[in-house]
Order: sequence, then C-alpha cells, then structure tokens
Amino acid sequence: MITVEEHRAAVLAAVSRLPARRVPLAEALGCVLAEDVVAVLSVPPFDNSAMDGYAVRSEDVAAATEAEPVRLRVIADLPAGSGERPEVLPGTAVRIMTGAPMPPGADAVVPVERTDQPAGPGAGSALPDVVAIQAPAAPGAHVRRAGDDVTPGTVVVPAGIELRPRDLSTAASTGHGSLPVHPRARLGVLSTGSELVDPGAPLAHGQIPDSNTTMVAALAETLGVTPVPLGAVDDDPDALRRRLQDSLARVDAIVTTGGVSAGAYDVVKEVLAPLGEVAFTTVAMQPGKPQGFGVLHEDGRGVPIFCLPGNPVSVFVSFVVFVEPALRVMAGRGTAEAPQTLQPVLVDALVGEGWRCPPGRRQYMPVVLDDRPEDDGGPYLLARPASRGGSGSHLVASLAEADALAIVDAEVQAVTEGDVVTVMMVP
Ligand SMILES: Nc1nc2c(c(=O)[nH]1)N[C@H]1C(S)=C(S)[C@@H](COP(=O)(O)OP(=O)(O)OC[C@H]3O[C@@H](n4cnc5c(N)ncnc54)[C@H](O)[C@@H]3O)O[C@H]1N2
Ligand code: MOO
Repeated sequence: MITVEEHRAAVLAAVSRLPARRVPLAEALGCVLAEDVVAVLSVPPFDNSAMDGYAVRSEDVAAATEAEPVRLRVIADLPAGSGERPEVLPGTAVRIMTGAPMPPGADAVVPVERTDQPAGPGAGSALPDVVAIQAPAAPGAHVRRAGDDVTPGTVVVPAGIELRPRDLSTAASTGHGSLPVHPRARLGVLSTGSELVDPGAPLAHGQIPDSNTTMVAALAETLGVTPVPLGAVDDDPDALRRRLQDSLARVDAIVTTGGVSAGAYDVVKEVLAPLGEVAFTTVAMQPGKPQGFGVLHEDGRGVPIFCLPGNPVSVFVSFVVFVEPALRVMAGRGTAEAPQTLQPVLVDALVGEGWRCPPGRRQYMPVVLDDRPEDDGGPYLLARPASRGGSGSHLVASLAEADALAIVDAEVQAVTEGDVVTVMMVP
C-alpha cells in the first residue's frame, strides 16, 4: 500500500494546466485569465447624459427659476443609441435620454423633472416644440464624460484571476467579446457495473441505481468543470474499450467508477492494466483503497484517467482527495507547490461522539458539524459521524447528511469524545 500523499504526488506529476485559448465571454466565467485584459475602449466611450431630460447650453439657463422659466426651442430628440449629432445653438435644446451622446454645443443636461414636460413614457411623451426650463444647470451638470472610468490601454483585469461576473462585465465594456483563458476542463464520467440502472428507473433483483455518474458530474460542476456523461457500461471488456476509444477526443480527463478491486468481473482493471499507461494500486486510506490512475494518449494529447472504486462513498472521497486537486491544476487554479490551492478548506472540530478507525489506513470519516454553544477557546465546531453505520464506503444515502470529512491518521485506532480532529469542508 502507498500513502495518500504518494498517490496524489503521482497524479499531480502527470497533469498540467490546460493550454490557454480564447473563449467567448459567455464561456469564461470561473476560468483563470491567461493574459491581462487591456481596455480597448474608454468607459464611457463618449460624453453622454446621466439623466432623461434636455441637453442645453448652460449659459442659456443660468437665470432659470420655477417662477421665471427659460423657454428653449426643442430641435431634436436623442434616445440612447442615436447616431445623430444635432447642434445645440443658443436658445435651443435637444431632448435627451440617459446614455445618449451629448449633442455638440450642449454642455449640461436639465432633468425632465426640472421642466414643464411630463416625465416618463406614454401620453405626453410626444416631442414638444418648446420646453420651459425651471432651474439652472452648471456646466457639466448630469454629463458623464468619456473615459471617466477607464481610458484605452489601462489594464482592467489582471492575468491569473478566476473570472467573476463583474470581471466579464469589465471586459465587455472595454471592448472585448472573448478572452484568453485556461478553459474549463471537460471531464468524462463513466460508470461500470452490470448491476447499474439509471436513477429513478425500476429495479430488477440485484440491480441498483447508478448514483456515481450523477455525483461525479455534479462534483465536476461545483469546480467549474464541464461534465461529459459517458454512461454506464456493463462488466464487458469490449464495451468498455469501445466506450473509452469513442470518448477520448471529447474530454480532457476521465473518471471511471467501479471495477478496480479483486473481483472476477473487475473490468476496468482488466481493460486498462495491460495498456501499461494506467497503474492500479492500493492506497492506505478508508474509504478509497483501490485506485487506478494513468494517462491515455489521443492525438498527441494526454488524457488523465482516474479509475475510482465503485462504492459511492469511496468515489466521493477519492474525488475530493485525488481528482479535485488534479482538476484545479488543469484549470490553472492550483499548484502542487501550494497544497492549500488544491483542496477544500481544513478546520479543527471537537469530537462530540466518537467512532472506530480502520487499522493502518488514513480514515476520511463523513461527519455532521454543529456549532458549539461554549466559548472556551476551543474549536467552534462539534463533529459526529454522519451515519450510524460508521465510515462504510457503501453508506451513500447518509453522505447527504455530512458537512465535512474528518481526517484521521492511520495510527489512530479510535476517535473519542473530546478529541480534536481536522475536518475538510466538502461540497
Ligand atoms: N477480495 C477483495 N474484495 C474487495 C476489496 C479487496 O481488496 N479484496 N476491496 C474492497 C474495497 S475497499 C472496495 S472500495 C471495493 C471496490 O470495488 P470496485 O471498484 O471493484 O467496485 P465494484 O465492485 O464495481 O463496486 C463496488 C460497490 O459499489 C457499487 N457501485 C458500483 N458502481 C456504482 C454506481 N455507479 N452507483 C452506485 N453504486 C455503485 C457496486 O454495486 C458495489 O456494491 O471492493 C471491495 N472488494
Ligand atoms: O477502500 Mo474501500 O473504498 O474501503 O471501501
């Protein structure tokens, strides 16, 4: 048996960041930006109105009051998006909407509420011949200047960040329709086992719902990875071989579940072990002992393949401990040199109810966390097993109860009430 660290190091040595490519903004959310975003456009791109109202020459309206309004001839209407440039000469005004370009000659906007005209659409929205301005407007009033926010050439989003919705808005408003990113990985998800049927379908004797495909695909989505469901295959070596061959071109990595231990029908091992590219090993952990990992080659590209054990809790733990770090490296979000970038957050918890541990294997125990009422300087969280059945790798239904995985060293034989354990917060 090898240690968790040894297996994870072997995995990380074989994966690398996906090469950067340009993707449309709609596909860039959550991706790591490969190059600085440099503004091509100013924001705003032109002087424009901040209010619905009338574009005027400020000197024309300097003396305007409600009692003695200044009357200006309305020469044009400028909705946002208008490409017209009517010139505002002394004694005239242009009706203007928020976001429309300031017309030449005008240097201020009087909001519609400071005129004799009705506000809003509908009746009364016809363009008047004359507007009575009831308040003065200083030069620049309600005008948003071109480049107020950003001018061309400015770095607006730095390379290396994980793109958030507002970064995408910044890129769009500064002139970009696509960005160079380390793209979302596509993770092929393949379950094996002749006992599997689709979730929700009726079961014949001996059959069970395929819960692994759904869980692995959803785990991928929580990481911003695109799941590519490859279905469930029977314990038939030819069918598995064909499915893998047909799938390689459309994925960047593959997770299989099941078929990796010592059974007579453990088909994943049977098909992949002879290729020599995938090594099968046992890792000193519980659950998740049997593991396969390697790199398949397709068109000059390496496609890492994780062959996880079939038991659903083993799949969950193996995903978090081995697959997630690799996917984070592929996305450019983590590196082997900074382990905290590869896994969910670790915190301490006080044990409220103990459990037994397997000899010689590090245990990943699904636990429920409760807040502690005490404030004695100890951990704020209280941990107890998520399932009365302990850490059996088939106890899939109670996995939903768990908030975290308690990590217990291989030498520990039992965790008892009052111990402090490290727990990994899991999705
Ligand atoms: N003689 C030995 N037997 C087993 C060993 C061993 O060392 N020697 N190891 C045990 C451990 S530990 C594990 S974990 C499992 C791993 O087995 P496999 O990876 O070969 O998985 P399967 O046998 O295909 O399935 C195991 C279990 O999980 C259920 N399963 C499988 N796929 C799904 C799915 N998609 N959705 C829901 N449940 C699934 C399957 O029905 C089995 O009950 O091996 C032990 N045996
Ligand atoms: O290692 Mo297996 O995953 O215990 O159940």
